[in-house]
Amino acid sequence: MKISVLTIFPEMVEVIKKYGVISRAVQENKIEISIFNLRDFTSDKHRTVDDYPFGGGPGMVMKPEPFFKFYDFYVKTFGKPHTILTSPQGRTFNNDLVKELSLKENLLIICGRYEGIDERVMEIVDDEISIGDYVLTGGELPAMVMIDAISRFVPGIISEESVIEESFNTGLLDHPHYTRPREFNGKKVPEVLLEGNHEKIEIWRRKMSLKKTIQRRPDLFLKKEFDEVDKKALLELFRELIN
Ligand SMILES: Nc1nonc1C(=O)N[C@H]1C[C@@H]1c1ccc(S(N)(=O)=O)cc1
Repeated sequence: MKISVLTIFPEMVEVIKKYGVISRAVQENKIEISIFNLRDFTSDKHRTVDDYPFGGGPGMVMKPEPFFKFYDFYVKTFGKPHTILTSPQGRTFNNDLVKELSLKENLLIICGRYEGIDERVMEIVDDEISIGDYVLTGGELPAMVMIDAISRFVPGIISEESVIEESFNTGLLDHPHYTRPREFNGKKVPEVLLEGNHEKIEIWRRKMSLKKTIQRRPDLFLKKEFDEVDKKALLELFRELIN
């Protein structure tokens, strides 16, 4: 999978290739991340990417020409991508969208800045996506969030078991995790995790996930289709409530 980013701050986005799981995935050629500087596609000596808005108003607007010059270069060099614009006006980035985008072979993420981008650039945009209902100073952090989340779904980057178990794939929030020492600051690791009974551990973890989801994200709980483990866990939760 190739993920490309078009930005006026390439150094900001380059960082994502240097650390952790994403760095290893790039080194193992599981994903290719290319970052392009929009200013390299300007035609004036000042490498201008913005101008005053027609009709007046605050701030500056990103000029259309550099985007089209880049896009022509990109399509000729790498083929036609699925092009995303990060923006508060987009559809909300969530797990379903992560899975959908992780299946694309050639993804291009355009990072907005300033007051916005000239509307004619939307001609090359397939998808406008927002990482949340708030306004940032730039689209680079949203692009990095998307790269991180999407890369996790590319085969071979995260273990199949982890992806299957994780929140939003199970439809529940995650259960608590513990490691050594068995007691820390007077707090002990739950006994059930030390007994080696895998069925009991699975039920306990699912109980904790169900409890946390009911408390914090009842919307997720109400959408959930319950499997056999869910039902056993819910039964134990109800019994604890009743007794
Ligand atoms: N949230 C987000 N999810 O992805 N990108 C997000 C984001 O805030 N990007 C901002 C830099 C760009 C931007 C675009 C448009 C406007 S405007 N004039 O429409 O208010 C303001 C800011």
